[in-house]
Amino acid sequence: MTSSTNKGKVNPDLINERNKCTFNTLELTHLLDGDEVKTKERKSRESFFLDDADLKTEVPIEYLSHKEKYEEAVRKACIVFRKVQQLQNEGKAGVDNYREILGGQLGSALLKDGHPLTLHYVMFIPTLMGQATIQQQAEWIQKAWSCNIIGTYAQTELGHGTFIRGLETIATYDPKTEEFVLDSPTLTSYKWWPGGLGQSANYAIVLAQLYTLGKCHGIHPFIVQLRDEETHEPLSGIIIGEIGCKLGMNTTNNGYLGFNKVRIPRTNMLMKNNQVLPDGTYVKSPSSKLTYGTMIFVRVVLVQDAATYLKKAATIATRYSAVRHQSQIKPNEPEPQIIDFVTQQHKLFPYIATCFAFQYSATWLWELYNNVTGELESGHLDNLPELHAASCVLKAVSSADAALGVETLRLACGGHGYMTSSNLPTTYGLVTAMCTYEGENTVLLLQTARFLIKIWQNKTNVTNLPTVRYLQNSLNRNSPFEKTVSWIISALQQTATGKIDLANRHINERVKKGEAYEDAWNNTSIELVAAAEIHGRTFIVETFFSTVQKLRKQTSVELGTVLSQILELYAVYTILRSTGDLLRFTRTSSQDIELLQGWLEELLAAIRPNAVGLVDSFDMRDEVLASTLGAYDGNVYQRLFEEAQKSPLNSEPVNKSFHLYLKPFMKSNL
Ligand SMILES: CCCCCCCCCCCCCC(=O)SCCNC(=O)CCNC(=O)[C@H](O)C(C)(C)COP(=O)(O)OP(=O)(O)OC[C@H]1O[C@@H](n2cnc3c(N)ncnc32)[C@H](O)[C@@H]1OP(=O)(O)O
Ligand SMILES: Cc1cc2nc3c(=O)[nH]c(=O)nc-3n(C[C@H](O)[C@H](O)[C@H](O)COP(=O)(O)OP(=O)(O)OC[C@H]3O[C@@H](n4cnc5c(N)ncnc54)[C@H](O)[C@@H]3O)c2cc1C
Repeated sequence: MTSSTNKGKVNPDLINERNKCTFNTLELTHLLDGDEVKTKERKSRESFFLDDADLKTEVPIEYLSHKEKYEEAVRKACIVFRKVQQLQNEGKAGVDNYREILGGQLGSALLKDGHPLTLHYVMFIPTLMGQATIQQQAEWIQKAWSCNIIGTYAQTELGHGTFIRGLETIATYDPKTEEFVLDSPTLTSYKWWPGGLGQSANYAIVLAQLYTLGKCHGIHPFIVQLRDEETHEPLSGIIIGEIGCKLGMNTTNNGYLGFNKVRIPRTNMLMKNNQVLPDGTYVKSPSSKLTYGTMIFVRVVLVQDAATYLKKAATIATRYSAVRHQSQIKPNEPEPQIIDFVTQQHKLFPYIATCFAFQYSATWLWELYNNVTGELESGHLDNLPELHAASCVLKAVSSADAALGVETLRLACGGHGYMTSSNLPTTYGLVTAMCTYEGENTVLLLQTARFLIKIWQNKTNVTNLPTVRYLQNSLNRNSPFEKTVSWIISALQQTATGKIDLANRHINERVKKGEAYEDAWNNTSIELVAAAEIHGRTFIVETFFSTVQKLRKQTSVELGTVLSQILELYAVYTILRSTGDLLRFTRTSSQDIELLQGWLEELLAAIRPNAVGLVDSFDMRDEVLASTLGAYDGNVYQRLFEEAQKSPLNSEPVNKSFHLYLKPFMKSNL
């Protein structure tokens, strides 16, 4: 394993752990990357960025002011983008690689607290590609790819983020001049949140209510110039700025934006789906939801990003748990490695397994996305609802579990996990944001629930819908407990079906009592969210299972065994999270729950010798981990001490506040 970039002496506990490992970690690294060639390519991309001296920051960014952090982030962001262009030109980076370059792997190593230009690649260009006509693409795409213009995606407003039909920004068509007039009629209509909007972007895709010939047609995307291309001064009628400090992502330059009667040409409305003709006639697309396409794309890629952040936190906490000694298990024995406490294993190992589970679901979802968008291009919309429902639930479950996972793994590192230098607090700030952006998680779960209930009510034929196929026959499955993942999947499916059926019954009962359907929906929404959540978790276990079945045909026996163990652990852990529901919706007995608990404990013990090997296989360079606790060599205490020396407070023996305040205060108390 060559993860280490710090060639210090490796901590003996980690040497010992690595010697104990029963499988070849490199084999697993290749499997996770795809194959050996892909590992090499990834490593070469990592070196290309991480070995560049210009991309290093001397002072830890935490010690910089808000303004300095931003300026340093833009400096680096430009170098990163230039390098991305170089890779593109050499054919060494495609769309897939952006996830790594901008997301939790390389992205968070290069710009620890967020990239001010991410939205350009993640939403501005994808919206042009998905929603602009061929002519519009000819005008804008090249400029955007070559970064002659920098864009963002301005949808959310001060007053509305979730309910996008309620957005208040107005674009009124003026047939006399063949222009749209953009206006922000209220304070709540100001755009609020778009990444890079504050001081970085000079263009934006703006979502606004379209009015033509006196009629409102709902929200539509417009490409709008915000700043002069030379001076970067805001254009006339554009009110723009940054929204201020946040829990995390403090270098993403989230901004606000208001319009005071700003005129843009008719051709700046993105018209691949809907059109406004020169005389103001509105031409409608086959589905109003095609405007929401960029959001689907981002939800899809976020599932992989959630897995990546979790890998990072799992690597840090597992290595730390192997070198940290504390307390005693038996009197008079040496202090054990904290990883030997079973409660500690319970904090770490299920999240190691979750990294695999999310990665496999992310791969599945990416394929579905590519297939369905291909179909949309040829006018087939049939599979869009399933893609929407699957991307909503997988984004919601993966971001929620990754956030909980990072926090659990931080707690697993005790006091040192609270240090910024562990990189766990910053990682949490990045991951918890995912639960809100690109669709707040509860709202997304309700979207999936809407799909599930519709299928259930209409008795839709589900044979061609992979995520819901199980609904056909799982309500009455009552197979007795078996110690297999297949049994767990079947029990989870039965539970999910039971919960969907119950929520549906409660809606119907409420409607029968006279409630409007919408009120009945709202009053049943706690159950609906829970049903969608278990449906999502069931699908993740199922996908993990089918992936491991396929992979085992190509792996060594040793690796195959470990993959099966982590699959089992993820499955058992997941079902034990729903013990109450299992007892309600299946024939599982409390005795079976005891058996599941015993199985969980067996698996923790089986995985224990391979825990460090598993996280080593994630092959995260020390620069990616950026953590005093997680480095390959395990020299935790030296690193903590060295990092503390970087505090500006340690640059002088006596701080001036002593003379100014402390001393007068102390003396006056004499
Ligand atoms: C490369 C990457 C690296 C990683 C770096 C990452 C950094 C990322 C940085 C990112 C920074 C963050 C950037 C940001 O944050 S950008 C801002 C993101 N904002 C949001 O995500 C807003 C969330 N809200 C919505 O999406 C909608 O308003 C919802 C969906 C809630 C309701 O909407 P609406 O009120 O209109 O709908 P309805 O409820 O009446 O339902 C009506 C029908 O429509 C169907 N429907 C709804 N939606 C879709 C859809 N999408 N495709 C297909 N169909 C859809 C629905 O099933 C229903 O169908 P039916 O039942 O009638 O048949
Ligand atoms: C870090 C970050 C970056 C962002 N970047 C961008 C960007 O680049 N571009 C952009 O346009 N936007 C961006 N956003 C905005 C983001 O997409 C929204 O914040 C998000 O969609 C949630 O909307 P909201 O803030 O209006 O929350 P709200 O909808 O007000 O949510 C508040 C609460 O109300 C509940 N709620 C709302 N509606 C319902 C409902 N129908 N049923 C049940 N409960 C409901 C929610 O569950 C939640 O508990 C960003 C946000 C963050 C945090």
